[in-house]
Amino acid sequence: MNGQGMKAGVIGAGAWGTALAQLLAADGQAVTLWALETEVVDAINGGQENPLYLPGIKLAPSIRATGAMADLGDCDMVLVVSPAQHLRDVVRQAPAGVPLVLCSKGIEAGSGLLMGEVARAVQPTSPIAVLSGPTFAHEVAKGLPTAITLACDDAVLGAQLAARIARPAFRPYLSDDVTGAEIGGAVKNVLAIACGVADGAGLGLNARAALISRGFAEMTRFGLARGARAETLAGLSGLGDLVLTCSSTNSRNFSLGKGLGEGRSAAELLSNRRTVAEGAFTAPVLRDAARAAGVEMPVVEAVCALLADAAPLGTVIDALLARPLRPE
Ligand SMILES: NC(=O)C1=CN([C@@H]2O[C@H](COP(=O)(O)OP(=O)(O)OC[C@H]3O[C@@H](n4cnc5c(N)ncnc54)[C@H](O)[C@@H]3O)[C@@H](O)[C@H]2O)C=CC1
Ligand SMILES: O=C(CO)COP(=O)(O)O
Repeated sequence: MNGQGMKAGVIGAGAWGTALAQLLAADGQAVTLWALETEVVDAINGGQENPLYLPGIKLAPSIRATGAMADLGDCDMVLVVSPAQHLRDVVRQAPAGVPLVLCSKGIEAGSGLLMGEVARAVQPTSPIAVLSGPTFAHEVAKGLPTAITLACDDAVLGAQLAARIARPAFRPYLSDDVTGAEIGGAVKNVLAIACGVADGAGLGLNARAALISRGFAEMTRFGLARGARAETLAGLSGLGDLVLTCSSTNSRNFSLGKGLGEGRSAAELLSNRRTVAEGAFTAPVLRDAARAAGVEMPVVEAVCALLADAAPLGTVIDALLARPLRPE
């Protein structure tokens, strides 16, 4: 599988799906990009741009957008890049039996399932891989250097997919720990909200470093309880993505947290937004899953309290700082 003469499909023309389509098309290969919104299909096919979700990027001519999932029927690989809460619905409509590379980061509300578990439930004949890591869409679309985890429990397929997706400035690192790659990507979004809160509330950089380190301890405890491997959590899809999203307002999750830290309500911040801040959806599901597994996640609990507008910011911060002293 080297991409020549093959056609890749991408489901979801938000910022990340569009950037990945651009990456795959960089060598002239044909890419079919499914978009929900007709205006996005028209803008891509009419002017090779996606002003709604990835403004300022001229898209490669070999990208064709469609609103019909059936148009992905001739693709040999399909990247799934919808928001996590819509993954079940779009994967159900995807062509059966084609390798699915899941790029969404989150845990499904209601079921508590990871994205791979959801995809396997609705497309049992499709091989599954997960692509996750520190990857701001705009940077990838501009061709800036990026490394990412590609996890697949079939080593042969994983190597084929990695060769197919790799580009000179885009390096997939292979793993067979699908669960670990998924948990890192889902949990870091919640922790990025916490770091944004610290920024918005003016708590300083020591607090941010503490939240990243103690948040990583929470991610690791939860991941190990779910069967993830520690080295995956310490890799690109875990710690790498945690560091990226916890240190920049380019992150939608960090920005959401910053708004909370500035004293704005979650309801106001979440209403009418077009782009997705996955951590807001993952947080309560993660908290419930952690409680059920007997895993302590105090930073995640604090984020949940703020997202539910359940306690004043000062009270939430005081409660975190007043936790009993313990060994690291
Ligand atoms: N933006 C980024 O830099 C990165 C995003 N991701 C992940 O990719 C996934 C998609 O995020 P973005 O591309 O950033 O999205 P976005 O925030 O740019 O756009 C929102 C997307 O949601 C779609 N959408 C809204 N309602 C829908 C529905 N009912 N059914 C299906 N799709 C619907 C829209 O069509 C659009 O594609 C998320 O899980 C995100 O965590 C992962 C890595 C980087
Ligand atoms: O996942 C991302 C980078 O790896 C994007 O983060 P946000 O969704 O917080 O913008």
